[in-house]
Amino acid sequence: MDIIDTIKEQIEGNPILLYMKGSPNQPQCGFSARTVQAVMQCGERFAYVDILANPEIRANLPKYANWPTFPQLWVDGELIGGCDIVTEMAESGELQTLIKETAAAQAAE
Ligand SMILES: N[C@@H](CCC(=O)N[C@@H](CS)C(=O)NCC(=O)O)C(=O)O
Ligand code: FES
Repeated sequence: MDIIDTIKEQIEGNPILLYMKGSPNQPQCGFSARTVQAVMQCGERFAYVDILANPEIRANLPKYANWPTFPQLWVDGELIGGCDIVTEMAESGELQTLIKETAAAQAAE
């Protein structure tokens, strides 16, 4: 499959999706560590892709997303942002609301 199709499929198939370096239990960069921590604190299930293990995604997602760096949090098919945005949203409580609403909508499907 074309790498862009793979990316689209991941984004469309996973309402809460984090592209990160490493895994939630073993993040390989401080930015990914802080971001995954914020997402985990919301207490809902989420998908992740380790871009260090997927160099093609690392090379192509920034163009597709129009966002140059990792991590990238995608919710409901939309890019929310990276570490700065996600941690700010966690501090304001906005992230919890967004994640909870998305998880509840998915459960109701
Ligand atoms: N300010 C960024 C920090 C993230 C960042 O600078 N990421 C870099 C270093 S981990 C990156 O993804 N570089 C491109 C790459 O490694 O492919 C954010 O809010 O997410
Ligand atoms: S891997 Fe060096 S800053 Fe993220």
